[in-house]
Amino acid sequence: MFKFELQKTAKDSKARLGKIITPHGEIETPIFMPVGTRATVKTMTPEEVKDLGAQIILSNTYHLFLKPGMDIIEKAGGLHKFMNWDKPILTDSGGFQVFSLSGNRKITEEGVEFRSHIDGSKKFISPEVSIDIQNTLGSDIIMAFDECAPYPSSYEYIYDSMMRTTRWAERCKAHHTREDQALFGIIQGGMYKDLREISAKDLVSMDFPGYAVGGLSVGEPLEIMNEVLDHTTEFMPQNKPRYLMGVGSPDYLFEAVERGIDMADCVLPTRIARNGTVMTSQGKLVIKNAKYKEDFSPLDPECDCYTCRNYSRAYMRHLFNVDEILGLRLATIHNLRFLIKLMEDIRESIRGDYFLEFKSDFYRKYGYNK
Ligand SMILES: CNc1nc2cc(C(N)=O)ccc2[nH]1
Ligand SMILES: [Zn+2]
Repeated sequence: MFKFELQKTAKDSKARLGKIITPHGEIETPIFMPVGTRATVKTMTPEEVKDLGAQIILSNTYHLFLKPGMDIIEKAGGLHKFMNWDKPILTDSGGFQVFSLSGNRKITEEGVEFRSHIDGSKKFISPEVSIDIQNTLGSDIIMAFDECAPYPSSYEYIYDSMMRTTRWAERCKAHHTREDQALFGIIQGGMYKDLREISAKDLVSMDFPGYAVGGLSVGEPLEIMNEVLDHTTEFMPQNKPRYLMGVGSPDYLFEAVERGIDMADCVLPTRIARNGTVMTSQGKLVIKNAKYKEDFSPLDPECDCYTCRNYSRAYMRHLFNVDEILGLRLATIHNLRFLIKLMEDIRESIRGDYFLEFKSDFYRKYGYNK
């Protein structure tokens, strides 16, 4: 069964501490979820992801629907077994990828016709198909099928898209039967505060066990995201988890937590790791830079990860210079640990009532001149 316990709300911001209970384990919030798009957190074994302190991972319905396909995952006994991950999994509904990855899409009230970005074959996803796929995957938290409208979009487009997403949410709820999966509604409405209010109120009236804020981190300035998010969380229930989709750099995570967000996911840390960019307490570091050629200090002296305890910047620079696969793995270990540890420290700062101080200290050291 699924439960959310709100444990504390900060006095000087909307930051909150909570705990999510799922059939595959508990999740302390605020939480950052590593992304395992195609049933793997790229270059990591599940044991390594667990050792980093990850409590839940995200996988993508769109990708798994195309490859390996639902029949194989069904025969494997579901996604947990297939990928050998026994902690919680959240799957998205496929909406975002259908609109951002596939070719010539046709959106109708019924659903979305599209061509696979892999082989160009014709595919169709609807609210019902998305729920059936996620049921087969067996994830603990599943998302309603939605449209994440591009940025910028006109008021009229966002209104029509948001109202259809609400009608699709209704269909998802009607079609979803598995008691051991929690279906979250996704609030849309673009950058328009009045539409965000309408979307939130309509979805809250459908009584989902949790709510995501979609349609953000789509290229809008951070200031706009902050404003829209601050407005939207006002209409989200206190006693249910709030999930901001697609957010993952340290500043975006701090700003989201400050505005009452409990969960976030992003491919950023694993993606930039594979091209040699690592996050450290002193800011981002591009390891191929010549200045690290004879730098035998760890990526981040303040980091407790396996990479920082055993390897130097010079060694990491060498691995990336000669395209050694180990470099991708060691950088991924570090970036994931960096964000997971950051969320652990954020939780501690909320517990001890110094979140805003922690945020400004971190910003100063990281080099955010905000
Ligand atoms: C990276 N930014 C991002 N924005 C997102 C919005 C959605 C959504 N469903 O609106 C999903 C994934 C997202 N990722
Ligand atoms: Zn490290």
